Amino acid sequence: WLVYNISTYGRREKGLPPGPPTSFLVGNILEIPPKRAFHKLVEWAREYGEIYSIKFGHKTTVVLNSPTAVQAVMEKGSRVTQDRPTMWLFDQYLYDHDHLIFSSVPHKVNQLRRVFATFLNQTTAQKYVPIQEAESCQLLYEIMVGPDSFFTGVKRLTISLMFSLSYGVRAPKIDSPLPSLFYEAVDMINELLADVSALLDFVPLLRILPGWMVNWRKRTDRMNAQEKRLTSELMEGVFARRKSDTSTNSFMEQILDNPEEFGLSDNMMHTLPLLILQAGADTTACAILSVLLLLVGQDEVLKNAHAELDSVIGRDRLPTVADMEHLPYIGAIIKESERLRPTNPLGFPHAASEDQMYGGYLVPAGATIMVNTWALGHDPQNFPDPERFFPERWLDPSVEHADTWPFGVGRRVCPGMYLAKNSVAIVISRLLWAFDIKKKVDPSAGNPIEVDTLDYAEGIVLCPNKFEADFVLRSKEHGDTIKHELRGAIPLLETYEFGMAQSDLEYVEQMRRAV
Ligand code: HEM
Repeated sequence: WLVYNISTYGRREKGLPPGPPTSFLVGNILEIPPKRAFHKLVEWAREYGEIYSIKFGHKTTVVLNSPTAVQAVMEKGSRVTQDRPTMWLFDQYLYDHDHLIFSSVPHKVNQLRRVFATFLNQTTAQKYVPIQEAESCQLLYEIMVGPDSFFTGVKRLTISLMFSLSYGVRAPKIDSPLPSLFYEAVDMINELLADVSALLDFVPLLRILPGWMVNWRKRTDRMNAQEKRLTSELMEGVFARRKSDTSTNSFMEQILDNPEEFGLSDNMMHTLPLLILQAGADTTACAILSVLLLLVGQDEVLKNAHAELDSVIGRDRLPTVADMEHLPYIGAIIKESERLRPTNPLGFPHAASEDQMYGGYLVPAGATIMVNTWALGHDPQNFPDPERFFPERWLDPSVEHADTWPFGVGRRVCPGMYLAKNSVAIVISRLLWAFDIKKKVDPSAGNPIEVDTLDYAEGIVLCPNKFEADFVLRSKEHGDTIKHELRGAIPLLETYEFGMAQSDLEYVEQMRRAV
């Protein structure tokens, strides 16, 4: 029995969906490149079809590559596919099952999802539109006076928004102390995810080896200390604000006001807002930056977008969320980017808690399940000429496009999606309204600098590396409107400027004097 078990370790069991040939012990591990793993998973989708399986040692991963398979396994089968696969380092060691994105403990998942549903459902998300719009005015102004700031400006906006909603304090500069702490922690998480987390799941022995033999514990503890410093500094701001009798009704204030209603433990008081920052800031920034990357030098698309904005909005006001239903072309640009460059190309892994059959194949209890969002969006059957950035494809009412689930699917679908969609719509419609997005010209050679629309950083989310683009203000009237709207946004922005660092205060004062 033992010999049989050892000799079949890493081999695909009977009944599983087909997939690439496996090797003894390791299964398919050696074929998955350490970087851009999803490209390999897309290649296999083309070879093995709508469902295939791969082996990581004795563990099974099932990959879903067609809308029908996703609907059947993840939507109809959502009750038994809502768990997450074990990620011991993050789920247990670091967060004690209190971090929603990693947890599979039913009562904790339900409790935390209820909190998200309270703060971020479709209706409550509308309450945050004014601060989203106000923050976008700062972004427009910054790009107008310094076009090269667009990349960091977008990142600043999204972290500022998450700080404001969760803790009631904004971040007017990306390099101030709190955003810097946050981004350092994100880098540390990405590093742990890249080279430690999966290894500890695959070789559990490493979890108990002493610190002088393995360095994962030291690195993880350093990251944990960084996160604790971030959330405790932000919480100090919340406590100070409560003493001062001012309020923005931030999530943390609401939780402190109604402790019984939310029933969060001390650890959840740390992990919940941390998760909002982690899941909400960079994802949204990267989604926005992907749209911009795809737009650079797309003269025809930009011309159509400008024509729509000119006729619906004019020059003397900025587009709003409420305008989006009258801006179908702008909506199509965003959808086309979600299809071509999904922020999570393989979604976030789920795990099966019971056996399920699909198409005659077994999706066994314990298997990891991945929704191959990238493959879905690049399937030539559903999206002819799939590599082409072609917003018009979404505007033909006779074509019903298959879903690609950029916000996930089933019971763990992204609870921040309404907020995120509003942020993307506000920022993209306003940047398009204000600027022409051209290729930058190399000052020495005089040639336009081409952008590589596949130049992305490795990390939890797919985020473009810094790229060159020229944001050219469309007219003086557009500039006057930006200044006017920023002046109008100041009172709202000021309510989130409680207890800010001196350098932040000086920055906002200088900007306000200029407008
Ligand atoms: C464009 C921006 C965003 C994208 C593309 C995105 C995408 C996703 C995806 C694909 C998942 C995994 C869903 C699944 O497992 O099926 C997810 C989960 C999650 N997202 Fe988002 N997200 C975005 C913004 C946000 C924002 C703004 C927040 C909160 C403020 C947020 C909070 C979460 C949370 C808490 C989860 C975990 C849910 C769970 O495990 O039950 N996301 N998101």
